[in-house]
Amino acid sequence: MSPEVSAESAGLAVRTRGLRKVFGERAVLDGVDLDVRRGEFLALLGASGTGKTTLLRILAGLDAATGGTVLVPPVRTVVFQEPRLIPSKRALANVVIGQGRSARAKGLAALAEVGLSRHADAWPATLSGGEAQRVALARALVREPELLLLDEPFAALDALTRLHMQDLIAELCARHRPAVVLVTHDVEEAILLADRIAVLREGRFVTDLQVGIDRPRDRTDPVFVELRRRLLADLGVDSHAGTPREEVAR
Ligand SMILES: Nc1ncnc2c1ncn2[C@@H]1O[C@H](COP(=O)(O)OP(=O)(O)OP(=O)(O)O)[C@@H](O)[C@H]1O
Repeated sequence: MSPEVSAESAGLAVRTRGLRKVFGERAVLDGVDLDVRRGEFLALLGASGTGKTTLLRILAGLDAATGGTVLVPPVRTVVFQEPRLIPSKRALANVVIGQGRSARAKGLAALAEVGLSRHADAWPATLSGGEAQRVALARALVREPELLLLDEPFAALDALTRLHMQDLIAELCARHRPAVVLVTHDVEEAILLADRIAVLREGRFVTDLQVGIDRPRDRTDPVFVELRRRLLADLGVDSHAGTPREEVAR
């Protein structure tokens, strides 16, 4: 099934119904019903191998579903864990790739937004990991996507750069208001950034909740701490020990 491109109805950016993806004998996604409103920030959590990236790739149009329906807007962009820049093109040329010559001004504006104005002529090999990822973010934003798909975009960065990138994403998303689907392993990152958090397990959502904490969010807020504890429990992790329950029980 190819994704139907258009999700105008009911203010939604994404609607899936009965979405299935089968690899061999295994249904990795087994009847996923997902709505994401326009401008809504959804974080997708789930243990390794639960199908988060598979779902994201189907929303991106990079993979086809085995069954069910998918409605997504035509303009959607993806940021992956690694920046995937073209080494033979300078930063600005990477940002505006496929956009035509008139996109230069928009590309420069996008680089300014991610704090890289001075690096427009830099080659990818000369950029740090965080800078390269910011170029990838500028490349995703310059297309003014209605849907921004983020597949663990900070996972390969050091802890401090990761915190800066989280702040940057929060700021940019508040300004541009795309619908966002963020795949992450990091429960705190999900609570810091998302309007809504869904947890995938055994091919379906087992949790789907509104975060409902005012921004900017404080990790020490009791509501934050309680939400973290609950999500870790849903993921099968003991929040005190920080180890999987089966290991604790042994
Ligand atoms: N092209 C493929 N062919 C066969 N199996 C696949 C393929 N792509 C993914 N899978 C399997 O589907 C399952 C879900 O993979 P997916 O990458 O979506 O999980 P994930 O939740 O994103 O995992 P992680 O958190 O480790 O990145 C895994 O068991 C994986 O091995």
